[in-house]
Amino acid sequence: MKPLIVKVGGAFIGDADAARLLLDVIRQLANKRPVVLVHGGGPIVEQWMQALKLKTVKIDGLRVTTQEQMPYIVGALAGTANKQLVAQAIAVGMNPVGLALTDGAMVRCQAMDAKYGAVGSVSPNQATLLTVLLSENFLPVISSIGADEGGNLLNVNADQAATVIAQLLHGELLLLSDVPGVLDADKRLLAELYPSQIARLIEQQVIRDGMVVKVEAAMTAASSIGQPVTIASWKEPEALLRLIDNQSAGTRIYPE
Ligand SMILES: Nc1ncnc2c1ncn2[C@@H]1O[C@H](COP(=O)(O)OP(=O)(O)O)[C@@H](O)[C@H]1O
Ligand SMILES: CC(=O)N[C@@H](CCC(=O)OP(=O)(O)O)C(=O)O
Repeated sequence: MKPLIVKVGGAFIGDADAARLLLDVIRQLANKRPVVLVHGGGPIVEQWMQALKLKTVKIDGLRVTTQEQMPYIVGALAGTANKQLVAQAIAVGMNPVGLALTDGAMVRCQAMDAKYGAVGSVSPNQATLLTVLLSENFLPVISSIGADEGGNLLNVNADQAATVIAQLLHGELLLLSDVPGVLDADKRLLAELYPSQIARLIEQQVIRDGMVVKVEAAMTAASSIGQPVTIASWKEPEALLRLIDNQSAGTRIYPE
């Protein structure tokens, strides 16, 4: 059966109650099919930056990452956020393994445009590590820190990280955020979206900020895996259960 790649982001990391409820659903899912968890942690990065009195800005929904900030961003995402999720997965009875994009040569990573600083773009490379872990019923928990061929660490947007893992494993992708899905100008949930509609909504600035990166990552994944990608909320784990029964939840992003 196709692996399911679930990405959680935003304030999910640090919300112990939400994490317990969702991870319990993921445990039930993982009994039926292979599951990989990919996570972000933007709000944790923000907290660390404030505590250190370092300022960050985002361009096109991506955090401009300076060399000075990099050790703290790696610590926040590959350290605190990753190990917190691993600990919470243990607490619901799963057998997680905490990883980053750096591990097992799973992806190729290179710096994007210099205007973003140490921010990486990724492409799929080698699935061996993940397939071995999945075959032994481990739950891979992957943070979005990568490294280039010269051995430099890079900060990767976590929606893009989840997309590359879905491409690598030819799996289905579920992007869970703090909103029910993609909303229209009147804040109503859009159940289905095609690339041409998405382009219009971005142009009209109805889709903004981090949601632009998310829908673009979803479109990339949908066209390369050849099936729709769902954007839904981690606040409604029951929606995840509906998805298992092939009922709809959140917004389904269709390939062209
Ligand atoms: N049209 C839209 N529909 C839903 N959310 C949107 C939209 N446009 C912008 N957003 C913003 O995008 C955010 C989700 O993106 P992001 O913060 O990057 O999520 P995450 O951290 O979960 O990856 C929402 O909380 C919302 O503020
Ligand atoms: C380059 C870039 O923007 N990296 C992100 C990585 C974490 C992330 O994407 O977290 P969410 O999924 O919670 O937004 C960042 O530094 O915030």
